[in-house]
Amino acid sequence: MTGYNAHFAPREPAGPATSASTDRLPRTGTTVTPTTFSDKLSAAWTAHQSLLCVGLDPDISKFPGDFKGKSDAIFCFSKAIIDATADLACAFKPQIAYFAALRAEEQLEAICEYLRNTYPHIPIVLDAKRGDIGATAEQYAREAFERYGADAVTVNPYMGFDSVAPYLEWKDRGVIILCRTSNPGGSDLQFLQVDGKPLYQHVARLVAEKWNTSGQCGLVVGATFPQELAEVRRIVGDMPLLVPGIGAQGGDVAATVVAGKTAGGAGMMINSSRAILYAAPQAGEEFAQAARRVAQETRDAINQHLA
Ligand SMILES: O=C(O)c1cc(=O)[nH]c(=O)n1[C@@H]1O[C@H](COP(=O)(O)O)[C@@H](O)[C@H]1O
Repeated sequence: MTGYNAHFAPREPAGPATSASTDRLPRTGTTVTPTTFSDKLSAAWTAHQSLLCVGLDPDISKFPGDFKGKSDAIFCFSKAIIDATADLACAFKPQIAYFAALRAEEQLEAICEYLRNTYPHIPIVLDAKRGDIGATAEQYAREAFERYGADAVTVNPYMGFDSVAPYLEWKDRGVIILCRTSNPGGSDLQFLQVDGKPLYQHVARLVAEKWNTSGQCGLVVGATFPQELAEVRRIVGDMPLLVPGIGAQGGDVAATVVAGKTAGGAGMMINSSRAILYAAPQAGEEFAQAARRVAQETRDAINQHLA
């Protein structure tokens, strides 16, 4: 399978952070160019001292007035958010529906290309939540990894291993599988008891013990369910978790960090989208400054509980 280097410019090692006093995450003594998603994520955790994933869910109805009527408004808005928050983020997570609904996939391509060129050390997690039979999944994998050049993609496990296998063929990319989602309705199926345990725990065990043969898997676990987050962490060891649900969905940052961190004090991409993208500007601020302020507050709040 084609790897990173055939498609994209060589990765640059993540630069060291400057302030020793804010260190909360482990530091490594050497800089090595990451060749896999998990290496790249670890390097970004360390370089930016951050577990914050900035979600790119660009809703044009919420954009400031100066973007109205611009044909590339989604790209320009997202780029401004990226530039304002890049040094605070361990990952960016564009949600594909916000682009596809407006026939704006070309702007998503442009955003991914901009990220790869400008911030090559920050992983792109394409949030697509795909799930289909193998032949179709092969095309979805190409869409995520070739067309958009994503480092990782979110995938639904409901159709079983053969529906996930085509993504796993891309050994250097991350495959982030839905486990215990943040929404209330997630409990309808994920909490069903199967052989005496809730279904989400079976998903966690299956991914950790059978599907993760190349060390490229992660799981989605909502910040709105810290008890389940702790349970998943216990099952999967150090596997990276994508944890949405702080910010607009009201998940508790302290409870999330305590429940989900690894023994080494990392292991999560804690996502916030709307609370950062549409942060209410304070006096004298413009939208990107407001987004940066909230991203910084969120990153720092996460770090407070890592120590
Ligand atoms: O896979 C996801 O990213 C995801 C899983 C989940 O369980 N819950 C969840 O909210 N998400 C996504 O995470 C983002 C959350 O956005 P905010 O609620 O605005 O922070 C959205 O893009 C959701 O689609």
